[in-house]
Amino acid sequence: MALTRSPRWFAKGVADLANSPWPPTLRGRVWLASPRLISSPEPPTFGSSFGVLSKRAAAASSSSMAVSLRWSPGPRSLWDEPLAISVHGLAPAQPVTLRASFRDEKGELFQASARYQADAGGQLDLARAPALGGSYSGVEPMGLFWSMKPAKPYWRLVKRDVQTPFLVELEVYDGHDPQPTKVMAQVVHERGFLGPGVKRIPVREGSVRATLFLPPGSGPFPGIIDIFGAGGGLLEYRASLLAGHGFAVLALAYYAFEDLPKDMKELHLEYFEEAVQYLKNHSQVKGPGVGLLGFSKGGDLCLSMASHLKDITATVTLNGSMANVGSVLHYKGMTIPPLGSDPKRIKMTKDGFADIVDALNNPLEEPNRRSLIPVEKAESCFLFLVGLDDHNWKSEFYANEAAKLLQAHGKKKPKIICYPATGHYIEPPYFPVCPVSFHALVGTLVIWGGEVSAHSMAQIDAWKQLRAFFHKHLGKD
Ligand SMILES: CCCCCCCCCCCCCCCC(=O)SCCNC(=O)CCNC(=O)[C@H](O)C(C)(C)COP(=O)(O)OP(=O)(O)OC[C@H]1O[C@@H](n2cnc3c(N)ncnc32)[C@H](O)[C@@H]1OP(=O)(O)O
Repeated sequence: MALTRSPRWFAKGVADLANSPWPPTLRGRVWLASPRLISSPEPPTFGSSFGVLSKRAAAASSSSMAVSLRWSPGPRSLWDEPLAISVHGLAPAQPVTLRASFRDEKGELFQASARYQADAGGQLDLARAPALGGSYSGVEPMGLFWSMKPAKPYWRLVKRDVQTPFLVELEVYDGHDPQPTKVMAQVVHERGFLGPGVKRIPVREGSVRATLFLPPGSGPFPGIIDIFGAGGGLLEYRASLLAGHGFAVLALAYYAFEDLPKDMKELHLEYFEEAVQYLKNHSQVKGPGVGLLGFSKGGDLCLSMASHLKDITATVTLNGSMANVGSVLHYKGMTIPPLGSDPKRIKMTKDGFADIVDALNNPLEEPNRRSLIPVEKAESCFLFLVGLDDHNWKSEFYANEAAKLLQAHGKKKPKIICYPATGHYIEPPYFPVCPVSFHALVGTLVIWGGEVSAHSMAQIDAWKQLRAFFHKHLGKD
């Protein structure tokens, strides 16, 4: 049974942060270095893994031993890369508290902290030492990242400009005091979204509004179209990270962006067909077909593309639907209406958030069947990634029903991977879990589901699975 974290957990989390043990002066702002830097003549280079001492911290840390914080790959890495984090120069068995924090492009703070104890040699390796409490516990080498929470309630991590990194600060405090003050070391690490040599190419071809990401080298590379869900605009971060793994990825906008429709009430598959042809015909994209990656509403758009369009070889959905949802879909004179819903089936949680998981009608019952996506017409192979605690809609049911439809028509059995205690927003690895936020289509705060630790592990596995699936079916670069 999936453990769902009620938003109370989230609300408590926010309260915790409000009473955060971190003195305001140290919250997400102080740049410190190991005492070694105090004596070093040259100022730290920006990209180095050291920062600049604040007066208070200098006083606090000058009395501490030469404690150093190391992580690799340093001083910069990609957001989806695991880090090896260790602390050196502590006293044997010294209790310490580690804290990670950064601010997103809207200036909103994300942070996590955990208590540890150095080993007999005064070392602390997060790959071996268990966290004794805080934002997470146990041996969690990347716990400081995936357990981060926003200081602002109901806020999701969204990387809007993939050309700039997030600057993550990691601090080591002496002791387990709820209000630690003695900073012993600090490093700033660049967590980027554009890998070395990955090219970012805005695409304004015909009516296509997108951004193409090409891996380093001349290719040709297997091509993927990446489509987000309801919300509009153009989110590039999943595409840019995926391009770092050898794929040519087209992040595709489809409404509320430049001269595209302002809303998603009416969508035309011809627009998506144009995007497929653009990518397929690109000189650095390997044919014969392309891959599709769709999240949420982007998932049902990918199924419609695979069902009606040519040259779709491999399709992956992240908590997608197998019925057309949220918009009327047109294609060559055909009109597929959106699946209906009944607001009366929207439940309210104890914390006053909407739970819309039951709001949509059953697509297998009449007259809803007219919204079904005819996946049986697809030539593509499919991977359905499902969060079993998805509260946006019934992702597991949709994946199983789509599988039945495909097999009933003699098509290959799709691969379905279900993740327990995992909610709707399956993002790339190490994205903080968002249990509650504003739903662009429903127009209110909704619960998305997901227990932080399980959901975080699911994000790591889902990322591996979709990359392997695309490499298998689209070929390696
Ligand atoms: C009542 C009748 C019901 C009828 C019965 C219903 C049944 C219903 C059944 C289910 C039907 C589902 C069908 C679609 C299923 C999906 O698709 S679920 C959604 C999946 N979401 C995604 O894929 C992400 C897509 N993109 C986005 O979320 C948006 O583009 C962004 C990135 C949040 C906003 O980007 P933007 O265009 O720059 O917009 P922006 O002006 O910054 O923000 C607009 C609002 O978004 C929110 N927002 C913006 N940034 C953030 C952030 N980082 N964190 C949190 N919120 C943010 C804020 O609320 C903001 O409003 P304000 O506070 O400014 O007033």
